[in-house]
Amino acid sequence: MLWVDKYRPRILDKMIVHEEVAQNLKKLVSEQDCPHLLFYGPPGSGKKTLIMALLKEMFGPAAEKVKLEQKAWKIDAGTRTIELELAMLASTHHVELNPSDAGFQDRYIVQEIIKEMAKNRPIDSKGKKGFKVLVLNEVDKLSKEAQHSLRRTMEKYSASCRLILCCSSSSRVTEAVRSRCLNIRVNAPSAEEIVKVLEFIAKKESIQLPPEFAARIAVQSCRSLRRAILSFETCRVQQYPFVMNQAIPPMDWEQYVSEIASDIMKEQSPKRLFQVRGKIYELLVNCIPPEIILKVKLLSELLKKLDAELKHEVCHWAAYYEHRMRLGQKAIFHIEAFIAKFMSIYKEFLIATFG
Ligand SMILES: Nc1ncnc2c1ncn2[C@@H]1O[C@H](COP(=O)(O)OP(=O)(O)OP(=O)(O)O)[C@@H](O)[C@H]1O
Repeated sequence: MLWVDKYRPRILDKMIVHEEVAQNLKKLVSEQDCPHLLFYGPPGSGKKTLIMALLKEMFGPAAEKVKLEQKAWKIDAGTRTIELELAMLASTHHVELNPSDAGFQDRYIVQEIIKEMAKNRPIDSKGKKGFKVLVLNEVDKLSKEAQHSLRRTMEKYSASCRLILCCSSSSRVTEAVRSRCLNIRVNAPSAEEIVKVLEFIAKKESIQLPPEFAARIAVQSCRSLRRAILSFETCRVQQYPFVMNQAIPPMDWEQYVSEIASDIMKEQSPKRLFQVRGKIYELLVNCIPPEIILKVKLLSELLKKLDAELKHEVCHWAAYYEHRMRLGQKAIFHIEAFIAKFMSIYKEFLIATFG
């Protein structure tokens, strides 16, 4: 098991970071009146860990007994029947899924699943009808229609189910949904907090971790706990005992994006665009989120190599295609369009400068 999973705190009392949030969640559960919740914060900050521990606090060890189901839905949408298949994790008390995986049909999934859960209310320990918890991931990626339908269904079935929504950016969640939830911000942990987690893991694994090395991993992780723990484990595999100036390798996919950026800078032609497309596909099938590829990594790699004169224009087009990517369905089209645009701008610049 990877350390990120092995050392994920299972209960609210064992949180190494976000202790205060964890204690507030504990109070919420003890008051027996848990509202709908919206967890938001950057990737790798610890949202999922808090949600899992919260479920455990609510339902005990039963919340951890989950099974993965590939559920097929047949939804009656007036004139036609929509058939959808979606993976979900379910325990007797909760269901977790990623409704934005249903693409533009996400609103049907949102409506249908809440209705179905409301029908199957569990009985609580006192013999009364309890409530089920529905965990929806990446709600910021839901279409506006799906978010409206989420709001309606949330109100209608609030007695029978509680929603736990999770996302990176709360500004992409409609005000109507946000205002019906208790918003919980999960900040990116500071470098000191990350070091604390790394030291905890080192102790458990009986590893000597020099403080300066831990600090370097924390800084290089860009305040993502997941990234820091993964890097730490990679370094442990590559060389142990750690040495003073040991390199912290970038993630494989990051290395790959750097290579793509170099490919684009070396040649701007339809043939090269076609080759790069294959590489982008490879990243996407390995579940690297398209917006991370485009905005966070590819753009920053290109900017590093680019003449100052072009930076502004390239940033503008990256934002333009990122926006289109959010509106559209197939991310590859928009990433490829950005690369083609970049190639044309860069080639024009080279011709104008060097002839
Ligand atoms: N409070 C915590 N104390 C110690 N370690 C933690 C804590 N929260 C998270 N971690 C570690 O960080 C890793 C990443 O956390 P988590 O998966 O909860 O992040 P996330 O915000 O849900 O990320 P994403 O949005 O990318 O899914 C966990 O696997 C766990 O090992």
